[in-house]
Amino acid sequence: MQLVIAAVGHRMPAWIENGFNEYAKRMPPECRVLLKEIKPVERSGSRSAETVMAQERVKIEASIPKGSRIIALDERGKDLTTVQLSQHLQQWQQDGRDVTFVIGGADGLDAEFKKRADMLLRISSLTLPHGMVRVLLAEQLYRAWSITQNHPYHRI
Ligand SMILES: C[S@@+](CC[C@H](N)C(=O)[O-])C[C@H]1O[C@@H](n2cnc3c(N)ncnc32)[C@H](O)[C@@H]1O
Repeated sequence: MQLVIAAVGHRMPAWIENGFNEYAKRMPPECRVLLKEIKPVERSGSRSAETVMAQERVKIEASIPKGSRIIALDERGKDLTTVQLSQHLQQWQQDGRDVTFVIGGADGLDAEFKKRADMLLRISSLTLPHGMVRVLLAEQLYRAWSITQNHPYHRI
């Protein structure tokens, strides 16, 4: 199983890249986190946010491995504790399908795409900048994995 993070947004500041890499590199080979950055669609006065999100959706879908489970990151999504996330991670490892976490761009994710996702996941009730979401998600995936291994990174 591979964990993919498909994130709208590229050319992130160094502190975002360093933060993401810090956690991604800690993941073991059997549970790698692969980042796929998606170039945002250019915003212009004549394009509505819905049009932009629909165009970004096409790019997002092209980046998702075939057969992958899709988890859309959204502030209106489901709250999971880290222990619950670790239980999901264990189930995902058992069923072997890839899991793709999708982070939207400045306008968010296309509504139809969110309906089609296997889960909408909230990291916080606050609206977070998309770059920060990938760092927090990578840390939480590492923490969830460390729980499955009884690794001392996570203290209860
Ligand atoms: C700047 S936010 C977009 C905000 C947009 N107004 C919306 O309603 O989704 C960019 C992306 O970051 C992710 N995101 C932001 N805050 C989040 C949160 N609290 N939980 C989960 N994902 C979040 C989502 O994937 C979102 O599409």
